[in-house]
Parts: sequence; structure tokens; C-alpha cells
Amino acid sequence: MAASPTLVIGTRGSPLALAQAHETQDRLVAAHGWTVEHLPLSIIKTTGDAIQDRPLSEAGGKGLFTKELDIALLDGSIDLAVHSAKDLPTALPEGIVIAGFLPREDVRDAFISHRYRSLSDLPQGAVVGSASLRRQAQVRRLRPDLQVTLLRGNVQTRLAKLERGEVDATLLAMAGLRRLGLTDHVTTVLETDDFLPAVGQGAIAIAIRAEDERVRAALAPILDMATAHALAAERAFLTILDGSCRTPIAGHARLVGGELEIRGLVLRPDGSECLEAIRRGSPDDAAALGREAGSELRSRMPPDFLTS
Ligand SMILES: NCc1[nH]cc(CCC(=O)O)c1CC(=O)O
Repeated sequence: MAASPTLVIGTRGSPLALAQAHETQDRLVAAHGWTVEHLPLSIIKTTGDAIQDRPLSEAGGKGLFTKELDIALLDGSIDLAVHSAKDLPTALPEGIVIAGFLPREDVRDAFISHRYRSLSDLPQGAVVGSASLRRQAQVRRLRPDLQVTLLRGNVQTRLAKLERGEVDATLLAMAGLRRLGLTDHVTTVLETDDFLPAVGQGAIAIAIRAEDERVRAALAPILDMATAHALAAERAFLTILDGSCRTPIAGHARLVGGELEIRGLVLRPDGSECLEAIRRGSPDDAAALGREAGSELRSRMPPDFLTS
């Protein structure tokens, strides 16, 4: 066996981020027979972690969770950065690339409530808390009679707020709940046909320095091709529609038989309108399928769609 190199794994400090970093560490240990001492974690606080009082879409969007990790990659203080693919901006800084993705977790959202069994079981006027424009808009689309409020914080904080009765229900990603061992809290799982996940949901992306062949080779055995195809389609879809991080967007790609299928949605924030596009084709054309779905929605969107 080759001598164990030292690779420093950069991560945010939230419990979910740490679980994802540990999963990466464990997979590298299993693939290479290395020891965890040679895969130290470097915990880095990001601007996104510090802002708790307003929606991140108002504070500058997704890059807020990645900037400090990007800097650490570029200055060599870490060798790889572990991210929730969902929180990664579509454009990465010069010199940084996504090496690939770990095998994807459950992509679905969960409905969580202590008093009600499902979204359709909530009484008129019940309060659903979420920080995600996508979840807020899809809830309003399905149940225009509910109150939708902002609920921020990490997964545990949100569950605690629900516990205290600040909201009647909330929605969280199954992937995060599974990684944190918190699926006991799940009331019902929302199928993707009814409630479409965010682009990248459930996938862990690993960012590296573009030129770093040593780290790229070390990661190769733990990366998952099916997830890479799905994410290529989803991220290409999002790139076409980006520009406004105030737009509720959902997108999910998966292999059906040997084909890749992407389904994408854009919604008005109030849920009054929802446009859908679907493309199916060869996984080798993943990015093109995503771009086509995005372009179709862009051309069908009324001019005021992004601002209403
Ligand atoms: N924006 C926060 C965030 N980023 C990734 C996940 C869950 C894990 C995932 O989707 O991979 C979550 C929490 C949530 O949406 O419930």
C-alpha cells in the first residue's frame, strides 16, 4: 500500500457540515486504507454561518457559505472542501473546480409537524416555517390558505423552534436528517412528483484546486458517476435560470433505465403560477439536457415573473 499522504479536509462547523466531512473522511479511509490522522478536518466559519437574522437570499446568496473555504483552498491551507451541492453557487472562483460528488442521499423533502400528519392535513391559516423560497412557493402553490413564515437556522435549530411551537410545521431535506440521525422527527416524506427538491439536494460536492492532480486521484475511487451526471444536468439548468436568487427554482435529474431525465420548475413566490420543463436523453448530454430545460422555462416565463 502507498504511504498515506496528508490531505486537509475543509468544512463548515455546523453539525450537518461535520457529518458530511466525516463521511468523506470515512470513504477515503475505506477506499485507500489510510488513517484518519492523515485526513485532518479544518473547520472554517463562513459569512453564511454568521448571518442568522435575515434570509440569505437578501444577504448575498449562496456564495456566503463557500467564500472562506475557497480562500483556504487557494492559499493551500486545505486540500479539499466538502459542500452540500445545494448550497454551492453555479459559478466557482477561478482556480477551483468540483472534483465530483459522493453517492447521493435521499433527494426528497420531509414534512415535519407535531400536530398534523401532512401538508393537506394542516388547518386553514396554519403556519409553515421555511427559509427556502422554493419550499415557500411550493407550499403556497399546494395550500394558498396557509401562512408561510421565515424559519432560519441549522437543522437542529429549526427543529427546536418547531418544538417550541413557533410554527405548526416545517420542511427539511431527508438527506440532512438522515446524515444527522434525525429521521425520527419526520412526519411524512414528500415524493418528488408532488414536491420537487432543490438543485443538488442530497448530494455532497467536493471542491479542489483545479490543477491538483494528487488530490483528484485520491478522490477518484469515492466519487459517484450517476450523481455526477444528475448534477451536471441540474447545475446547467440552474445556470440558465440564475441571476435572481429571489426566484423559486426546483430541479431534479435521475437515471431512468439508461437515460437521464431532468425535471425543472420555476414558480412565482406566491405560488400562483408554476412552469415545468422535462428533458430526457443520454447521460453523456447531461449539461445540454439541463440547459434545454432551463432555456424552455426562460422563454415561457412572462416578463414580470422574476420580480413579482
Ligand atoms: N440550506 C441548508 C441545507 N443545505 C443542505 C441541506 C440538507 C442536505 C442536502 O440537501 O444535501 C440543508 C438543510 C435542509 O435543506 O434541510
